[in-house]
Amino acid sequence: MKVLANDGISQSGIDALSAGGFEVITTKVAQEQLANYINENKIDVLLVRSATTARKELIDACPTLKIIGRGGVGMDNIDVDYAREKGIHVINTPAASSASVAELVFAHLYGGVRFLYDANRNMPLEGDSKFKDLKKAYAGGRELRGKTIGIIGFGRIGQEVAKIALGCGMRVMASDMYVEEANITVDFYDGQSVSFLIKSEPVSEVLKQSDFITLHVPAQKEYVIGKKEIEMMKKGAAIINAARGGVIDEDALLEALENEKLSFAALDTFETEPKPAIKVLMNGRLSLSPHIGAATREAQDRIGTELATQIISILKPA
Ligand SMILES: O=C(O)[C@H](O)COP(=O)(O)O
Repeated sequence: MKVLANDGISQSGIDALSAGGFEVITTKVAQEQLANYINENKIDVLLVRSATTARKELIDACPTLKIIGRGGVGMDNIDVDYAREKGIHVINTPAASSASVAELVFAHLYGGVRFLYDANRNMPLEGDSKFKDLKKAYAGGRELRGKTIGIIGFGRIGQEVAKIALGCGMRVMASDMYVEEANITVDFYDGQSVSFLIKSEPVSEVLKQSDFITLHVPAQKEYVIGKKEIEMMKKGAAIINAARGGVIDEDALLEALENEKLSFAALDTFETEPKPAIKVLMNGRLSLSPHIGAATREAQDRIGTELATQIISILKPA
C-alpha cells in the first residue's frame, strides 16, 4: 500500500510505516496535480499538514483513497465530514504538538517583553552611539513572573501553556466554552509535581484582567478578538496568536499597536496565509513567525509515529 506524505513526514514516521509494509512517497505534488498523481500512482493514504488542502473536489476525484491524515491538529484544510460520508477515514494527531506550540507562545512572550524581535533587527554593525541608544530604547523590559496570562481556548494546547505559565510564576486565567475547569499538573525535573485547578471564566473577565492574552481556539467564522475585545484589554497588554489566522482582526490589532493600547503582539498565523499582509510584516511592534508552532523535531517525530500507528491499525489491523 502507498502513502503520499505531501507536506512531509518525520523519518520516524517513514520507518514505522515502512516496517508496517507501506511505501512512503514524500514527493511534493502541486495542489492542482494532486488528484491525478493519487490516481495514477494508486495512493491509498494522503497525508497533509496545513499546506495541502483536501477539499470535496479532490475527494470526489480520488474514489480509491482510503485515509486522509492530518499531521497536526487543525483540520480546516480538509472537508472532514464530506470525506467521512464517502467512507474515507480522516485522522489527525491532536496531542502531539501541544508542548511545542506552548513553548513557541513563550518564545514570543519572552521575546516581546524584552523587545528581542526588534532588538535583533536593529543591532548596529559597529559598536557606536547607536548601541547606547538601543540600550536605552530597550531598557523598559518587563518580567513575566507575577503577571497574569489569559488563555482563550483551554484545550490541550491552552493547558500546556498554563503549565509553563504556572512554572514561571504567572497567574493563569482561562476561558473556554466547553471546558469548565482543568487540573493543571506542573511536573518538575526532579519528579515532583504540583497541581492547580483552573476554572474557566467569561472571556470579558479574562480580557480585562490579563497582562498577556494567548489564543488557542480553532478556526471560526467570526473574529474571537476584534476591536471590541481589544478595548476590554488592559492598556499596555499584549496578545499572541499561534492558533489560526482569522481569529484576530489584524486591522484592529494594528490600530491598537499604533495607538499604544497594546504594547506588542505576536503572530504565528495570519489572516492571509501563506502571504501575510505587508502592513503586518512591516509593523515594528509585531513579533512574527511563519506558522511554526508544531515545527520541532520532537513534535514532528510524535506526529509521524502516531500517524503510522493509526494508519497501520486501520489498514492492517492485527
Ligand atoms: O494545526 C496544526 O497542527 C498546526 O497549525 C501546525 O500546522 P503545520 O503542520 O502546517 O505546521
